[in-house]
Amino acid sequence: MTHPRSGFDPAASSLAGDVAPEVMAELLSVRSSIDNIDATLVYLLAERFKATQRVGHLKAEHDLPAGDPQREAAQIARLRMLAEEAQLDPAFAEKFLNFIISEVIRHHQAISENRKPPTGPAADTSSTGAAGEHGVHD
Ligand SMILES: O=C(O)C(=O)C[C@]1(C(=O)O)C=C[C@@H](O)C=C1
Repeated sequence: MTHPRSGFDPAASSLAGDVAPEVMAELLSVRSSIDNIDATLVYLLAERFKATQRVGHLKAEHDLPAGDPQREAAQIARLRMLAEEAQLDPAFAEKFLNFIISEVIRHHQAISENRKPPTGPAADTSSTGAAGEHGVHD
């Protein structure tokens, strides 16, 4: 059944017709767990980005660099250890963290750029009397 609000059809599959009904039933049952896990991943990531957004503003306010390589090295070493404990491929855990962190660093840089007073001829507001805008946050 398609979910009325999201339009998501948990039974959507290119395999229908090629699979015995009992195999399909088992597949759909496992997929329902996968859907719950994916939903929590989205919420977890949203929460992580909310936290890193605060870090981004803090760093921009205090003119701190977006990246912190020593912190990243410590995070990666820890996550690799946790991954091994959890029987997750540590190389995958490292790649995944690096992927997220590179996005966070892009966000930090955007926050910092948006705070900077504009420069160059287009930024000359003296003729319009407009006040130079500071502190524009995303
Ligand atoms: O903790 C920080 O300083 C952050 O900016 C957050 C974060 C992360 O996403 O965990 C991102 C960039 C840094 O290089 C280190 C860690």
